[in-house]
Amino acid sequence: LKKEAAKAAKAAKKAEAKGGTPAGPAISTEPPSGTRDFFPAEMRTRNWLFAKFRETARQLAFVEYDAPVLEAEQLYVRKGGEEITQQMYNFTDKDGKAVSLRPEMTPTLARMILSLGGKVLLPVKWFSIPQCWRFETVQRGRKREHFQWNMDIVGEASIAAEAELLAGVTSFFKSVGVTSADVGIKVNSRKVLAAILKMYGIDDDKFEAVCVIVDKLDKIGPDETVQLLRDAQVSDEAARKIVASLSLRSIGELQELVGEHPVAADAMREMKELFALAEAYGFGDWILFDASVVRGLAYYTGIVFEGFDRKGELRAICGGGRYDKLLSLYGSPTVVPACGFGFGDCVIMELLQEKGLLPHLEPEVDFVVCPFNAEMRLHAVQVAATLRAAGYAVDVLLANKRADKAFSYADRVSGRRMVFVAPDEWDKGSVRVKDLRLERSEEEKLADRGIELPVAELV
Ligand SMILES: OCc1cccc(Br)n1
Repeated sequence: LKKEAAKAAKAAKKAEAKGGTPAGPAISTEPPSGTRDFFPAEMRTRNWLFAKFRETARQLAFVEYDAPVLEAEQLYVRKGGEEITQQMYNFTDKDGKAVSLRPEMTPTLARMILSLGGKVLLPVKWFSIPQCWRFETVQRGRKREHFQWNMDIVGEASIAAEAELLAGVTSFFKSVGVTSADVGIKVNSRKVLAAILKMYGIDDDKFEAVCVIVDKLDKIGPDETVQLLRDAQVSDEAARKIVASLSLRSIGELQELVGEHPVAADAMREMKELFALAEAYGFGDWILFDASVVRGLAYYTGIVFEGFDRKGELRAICGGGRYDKLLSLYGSPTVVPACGFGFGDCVIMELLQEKGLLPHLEPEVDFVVCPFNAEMRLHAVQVAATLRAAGYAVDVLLANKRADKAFSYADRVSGRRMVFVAPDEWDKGSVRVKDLRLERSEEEKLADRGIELPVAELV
């Protein structure tokens, strides 16, 4: 016990000398609540995932854009009562401006398109991978940030646009080894809800609030959903009809329920066309009609869709839909049709982990250059510069190390080959190169003298 106490006292003294406290370092080493650090290993995986997003976007001829993470709070003020706008990471800045970290990217996209006025040739197909934020209570312990791949088509009113987006979603899944046996995409149209509201004479201005309420059905159940609709001044009969419509399992059943109402007929036609296009694209086995999908964003006006894991263990993987009125809401003088999806980085990572589809990624160092001693450092960095100029990834040992220490360093940085720069070889214009990827014991590695190569032949 005495020994332990002396050790603790020594550690406390050492920490205090560094300005820390006996308990630990001077600062918290944790990132802010609800946020993540990406250390090099995690960053390699994130870069791999984003490269897959970008490759899919490239194949579908989408172009990348970006914008500040900070936006005017008014961009997100909507009357639908959505969770996403109620959890804004907003504040008043030192100019007294009401601003917010963006909770989603679509409003920013709409703002950027509007900023171009009539100068932008439509349709545009834009994508981005923004970090998005919400102010979640610490108690709920959920993340406050995530990265969300956004793909949007602005300026196309036909269902061809939604089909392209779904082609993007399914192409991405295939590119990471996820199959239609693992994941499905539920498709519905909010136009059915719009038709029911019209059938019951419910004012259009209740549409967004009704959609946000109906999106809660899975969590709160039919009775509470009916009650919330009643609270939103929807008649009992209409509320029950709405909730009943959500349990329909086929477009045919829907046809019976909403009859030949023109808005509903439009929804049916679009969905049938979408399913036909899906077959033609080759992703028909990925999508299914599901009348209960409405998504939680108030601004969707037509087709909505949601990627889900068929085991039913995870939250929605991605989601999207058509939002034909958003640009008008932001002041566009003309109706600008648009649709898009968001694809978060968290749930997909859980799915890939569970399916064993995450690649093992190591740093890629082509050469580790090791000076034999202090005098050889000048020549070693010359060799490194030559190799780097030829495009290789080259590490140079910063401290002069014995061969065995140099090998363990090269292993740690995943070096492919070691280049020893030593006097005897250098006098002959050569260096000694060892291949580090051969399966050998430590002793064999040390014993292996490698091959002597003229420096000029290295590149
Ligand atoms: O998907 C809703 C959302 C928005 C911002 C940040 C996070 Br984490 N999640």
